[in-house]
Amino acid sequence: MYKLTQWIYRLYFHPLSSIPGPKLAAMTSLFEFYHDVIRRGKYIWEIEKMHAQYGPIVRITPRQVHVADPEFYEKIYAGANTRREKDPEMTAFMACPTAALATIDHDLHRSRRNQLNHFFSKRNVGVLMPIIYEKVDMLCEHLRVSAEEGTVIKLSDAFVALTGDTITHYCYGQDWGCLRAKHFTNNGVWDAVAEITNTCHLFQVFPLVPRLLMALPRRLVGWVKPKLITVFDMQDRIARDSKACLKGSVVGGPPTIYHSLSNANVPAEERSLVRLREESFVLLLAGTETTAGTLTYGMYQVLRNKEIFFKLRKEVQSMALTSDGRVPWPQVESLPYLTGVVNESLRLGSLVMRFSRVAPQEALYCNGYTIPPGTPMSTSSYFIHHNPVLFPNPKVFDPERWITARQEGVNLSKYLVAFTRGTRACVGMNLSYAELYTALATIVLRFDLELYDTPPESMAFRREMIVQRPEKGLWTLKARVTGVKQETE
Ligand code: HEM
Repeated sequence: MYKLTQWIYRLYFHPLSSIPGPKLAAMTSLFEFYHDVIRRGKYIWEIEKMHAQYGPIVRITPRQVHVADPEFYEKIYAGANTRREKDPEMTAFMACPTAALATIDHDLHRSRRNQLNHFFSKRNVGVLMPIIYEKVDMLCEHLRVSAEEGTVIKLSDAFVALTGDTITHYCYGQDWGCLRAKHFTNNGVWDAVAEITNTCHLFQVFPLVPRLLMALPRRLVGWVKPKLITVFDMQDRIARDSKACLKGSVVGGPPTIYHSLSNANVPAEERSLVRLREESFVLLLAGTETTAGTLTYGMYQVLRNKEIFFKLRKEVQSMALTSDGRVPWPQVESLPYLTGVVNESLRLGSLVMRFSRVAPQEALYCNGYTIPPGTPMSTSSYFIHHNPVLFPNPKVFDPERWITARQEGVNLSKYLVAFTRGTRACVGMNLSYAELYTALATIVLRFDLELYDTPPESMAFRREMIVQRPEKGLWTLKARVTGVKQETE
């Protein structure tokens, strides 16, 4: 009886009842549960069908709306002077409530975000650029050895090792050794990140599960979910370093994220072990599979289309290298074709989760409908990046479209929303761009590669697990290194 009353209320009397969408989605969140949890990451395709049937705004659960209107995007993901909060139901699964990413309240987020901004500013990326160069060189060494030994290299793993080692070195003062391992097998970072993205939909529905798992004895967790042990080990390690930093001991050589989070300007109540541990852990997760996935996708496209590969190499060759043979940063970011490749990689190969925002006091108006204050609203980047009006032939990886747009005075970058927009947009954007530009440019400059045993299905987008996933497993990119270029060539 209670359920029936609830369904009737949700369908006919709820503040969202006028917003179009399937009745089942309005009545119960089991609809989303079925497609995202049972069918594993398939709700995005149902949402796509809803937009085709009902228009740019749809009610996707009893309490959430999804909008596929590029012009409305910046109203949801609004800038500095507009209050935007997170939806507690979408952030609880991370079990890191004190991290900026999971902070609900607008003002508290602002204060936490301020503690991160400097560390990830373009200027600081410049200061820490030697770390990125060093990691890219280590990756290149794997490619050189692979050429010498005639072996196949799994680039998808190599890129996780690259971004994992970069973010750990950048944030914690020392890397975690993924690139030093022969097959990147020391990749606990990767296991942990993949485990978290794999369980994101389940934990979104049952946010208590990750907390309970954390409270259980390790042996029991190892029995239920062995890969979570890696996550916990990683958290322990971060906790140890956080503790040391709070006590004033030096962690590693260069300034670390712990220093940023515990310096005297940070409000005293925020200088806690819990906060340091949670923020640092989120940074590790947010900084690994994200950029690695985009690199994997971009490199896949560059290798499957030789014309793109050679155009890119020619352009990179046209620039003067640094005295130690590296691509100069930030100058490399001004190469137009490389920028096209990076932008297309972000457009088609990055996060597709519905990152929701809540306007706590403001009603929004979209396509004749009112979105009441307090409603979780979202737009998955997929719906902007595949909009055929903005990006004709949206599925085609076409770096030239960015050059043409620029020549025609069209600001296409406005619609590149891989990092979202506004106050909650990605704080690691500058670091990510530096990694993407440097790695792609260096690899095409130094090596001839060809795809190996990488059918399109292994790099397809079939499931949304925060990132894009193929039907089975993870994106897998393999290649053979067929030539190593000499510096003088
Ligand atoms: C291609 C690479 C990346 C993509 C596509 C990406 C995308 C995103 C997106 C969409 C958000 C908004 C999430 C939300 O609204 O809930 C975000 C937030 C965030 N990202 Fe990234 N990211 C990338 C790389 C990185 C890197 C390298 C770092 C490392 C520092 C990072 C750290 C963060 C953090 C800490 C937040 C939370 C910011 C806040 O809430 O204020 N990301 N990212």
